Amino acid sequence: MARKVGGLFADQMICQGQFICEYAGELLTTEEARKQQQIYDELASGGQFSSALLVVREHLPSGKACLRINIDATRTGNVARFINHSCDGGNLATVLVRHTGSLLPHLCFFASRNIKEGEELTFSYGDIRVRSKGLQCFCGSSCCFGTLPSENT
Ligand SMILES: C[S@@+](CC[C@H](N)C(=O)[O-])C[C@H]1O[C@@H](n2cnc3c(N)ncnc32)[C@H](O)[C@@H]1O
Repeated sequence: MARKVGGLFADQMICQGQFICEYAGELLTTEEARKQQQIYDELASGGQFSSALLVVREHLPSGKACLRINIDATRTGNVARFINHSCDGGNLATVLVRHTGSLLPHLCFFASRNIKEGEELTFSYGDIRVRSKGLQCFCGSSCCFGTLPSENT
């Protein structure tokens, strides 16, 4: 993409710690996620396409990953799929919330600070930038890395 588009904006003041929404989408296996990511990369190289496939990892205290969830909101999702990335970490924190009876945890957004009405809601897509053709980042923060976090899923 030539510049950052879309985005989700606060329609009222939001207090630190307030629940914002869940990141909803299709739950994919890792194999499915890898295939989809290849398709999305090809579409994105032609411009005018933005995917919303999020890979979430949970880690043990040792640092070892113990759970991986692939949530694809590209075709089916909710308002969370419009939240853009910011290299400064943004104003949202992601939390894995567990409900009794639910097999997998839900990825939820909470305000990490007070947010003014009209401010864009953003979070960090992660800190992995290993793909050679990463998309250019337009978050505009003073610590912008220049490329959107992405990895070979
Ligand atoms: C979950 S969607 C976010 C909403 C998207 N901007 C839209 O309008 O549909 C993720 C996609 O948005 C774009 N995006 C998000 N944050 C960005 C940023 N800081 N700079 C450039 N593009 C960004 C990228 O195309 C990325 O693949």
